[in-house]
Amino acid sequence: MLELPIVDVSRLVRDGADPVAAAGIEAACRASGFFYVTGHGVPAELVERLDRHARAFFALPEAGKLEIAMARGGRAWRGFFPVGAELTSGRPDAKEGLYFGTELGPDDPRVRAGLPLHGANLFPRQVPELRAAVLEYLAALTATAQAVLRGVAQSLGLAPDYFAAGYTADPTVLFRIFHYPPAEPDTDAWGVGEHTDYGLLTLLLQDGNGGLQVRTPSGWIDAPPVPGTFVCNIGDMLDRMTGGWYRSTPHRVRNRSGNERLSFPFFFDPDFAAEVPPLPGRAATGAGGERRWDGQDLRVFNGTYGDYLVAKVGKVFPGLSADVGAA
Ligand SMILES: O=C(O)CCC(=O)C(=O)O
Ligand SMILES: [Fe+2]
Repeated sequence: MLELPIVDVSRLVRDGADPVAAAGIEAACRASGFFYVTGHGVPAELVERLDRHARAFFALPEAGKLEIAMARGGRAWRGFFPVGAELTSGRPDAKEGLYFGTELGPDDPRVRAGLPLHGANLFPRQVPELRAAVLEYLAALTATAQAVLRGVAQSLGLAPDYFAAGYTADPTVLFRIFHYPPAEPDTDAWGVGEHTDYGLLTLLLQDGNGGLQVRTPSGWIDAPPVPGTFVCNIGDMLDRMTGGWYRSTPHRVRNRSGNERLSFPFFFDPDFAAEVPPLPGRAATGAGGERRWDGQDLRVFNGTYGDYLVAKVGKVFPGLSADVGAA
């Protein structure tokens, strides 16, 4: 049984506003912070092509994949990392993956200034088709995320373009492709350990294998694959901006399917240079000081979204933290 709601965003995509979708988003964000997005208009052909070329990449010999190892991406924080190299909440994850972001050339002022997490993507020479699939997918999902955020804004009593006119006029976009080998029997290792996402919202494409779990007030529940949808969850910045009215909800993955699992999380976040204060009006109602799952108080943080992100990155990739200048 599907325990999380499905929200049809087709009117948010087409007309820019939809009180029905906004009400669905509000209910989901108050209940669990997770919902499925349907009616997004992202072509099935693009999703299928992305999946196919990603599988071809992960099927390469390890040495071939390591040609685009993250260490070669330097401060841009792009490329491949092998199984066990990424830590979540301090423990190595049972997954390998590719990190992508907005494609920026060497002449971009942010790249010239050496801003961490900005730069060119690393694409595999052995699967040249992956490049176009990833770049098309980034463009398509950026439009979907802006549409969902119009619904989020409306759900908080704000103008539908509230985020697009400010925080996401120049969004921070991070995109990952993860490959989870089948879990060893009786393992206690997680594909991805319990965590929350950092930014505004995440749109997750997952294959048919399942394995994503969400922590709700009544315990852990499954977020099984639903064909043609993305799983959407809100991140720490919306939690912070709403004073906890919308909570960024812990989730984790274990691939018990016996198959190779692929997932494609797309992270849609505020402008790197933006400070992220409470939202105006009833949007910042707050949750009344309930403790967060990890004891962190998102309100005490000062600085830009970029500062927050770089500090987080330093924890998940300790070996790369010098590259991005994380404390
Ligand atoms: O692979 C998944 O299904 C979820 C991944 C995830 O939660 C993340 O990358 O933040
Ligand atoms: Fe996540």
